[in-house]
Amino acid sequence: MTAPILRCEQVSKAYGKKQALNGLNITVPEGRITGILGPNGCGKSTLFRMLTGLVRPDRGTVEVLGSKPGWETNRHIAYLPDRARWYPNHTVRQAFEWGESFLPRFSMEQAIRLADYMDVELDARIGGMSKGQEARVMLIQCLAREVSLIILDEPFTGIDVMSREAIVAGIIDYLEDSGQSVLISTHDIQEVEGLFDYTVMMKQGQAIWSGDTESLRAEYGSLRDVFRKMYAKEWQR
Ligand SMILES: Nc1ncnc2c1ncn2[C@@H]1O[C@H](COP(=O)(O)OP(=O)(O)OP(=O)(O)O)[C@@H](O)[C@H]1O
Repeated sequence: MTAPILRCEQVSKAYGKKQALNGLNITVPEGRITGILGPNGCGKSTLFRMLTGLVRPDRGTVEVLGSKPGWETNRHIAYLPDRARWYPNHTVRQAFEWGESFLPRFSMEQAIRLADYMDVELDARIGGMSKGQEARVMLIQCLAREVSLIILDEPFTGIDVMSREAIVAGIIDYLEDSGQSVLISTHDIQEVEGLFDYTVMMKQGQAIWSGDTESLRAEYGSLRDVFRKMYAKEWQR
């Protein structure tokens, strides 16, 4: 395995009585597109907040890019939180200009290229966009950064199935030779099956499987089947 981009050892975090992470152990190698998969409430966002220094573990060790998460590691990370919003009066172009002025290693050239690929109008006003269009702008803002690690928390929410497929193909194309590592959380693997080359399956604050997606498929079948088997109870809700 190459140097890990992320390492968690016996990590626990509770919010009051709610145990969000419960002895989480994971190691994720660098240079991969990794899916952090699991049902609502299994601790995906808490893990991502921990990697960006927004919450601290109660117990255990967390390392991102080989160090304890903090302001220094954050300079090398692009993060799309699960509830981010834009300033509604900005156009897409203005949002990118803001990104260029404010976010380390933001490439306007890449942002414009991605917008073209994802059918996003540069002069469209964000306040008037559908949820799915706005989700694309958020995604581009992260992908246009030439950083070591991109963390995307549920980036496809609100984007319809056909657009998702095109976007996923675009992400794979775009990231293929970049050497960047990407962590993407989702509870809905159906339309993004082909995206991940490394997979972590989470349940109730723990990792129940992690490894190459190919090995997972060889062991269990398609990711959809794996999901059904591993989360039989949650699937029926
Ligand atoms: N700030 C908070 N205060 C109290 N409880 C919280 C807080 N943040 C998360 N939780 C709880 O911790 C558990 C894990 O939440 P988390 O958001 O990490 O899960 P998730 O897997 O990202 O879920 P989802 O897919 O719904 O976003 C949930 O039960 C949630 O209700």
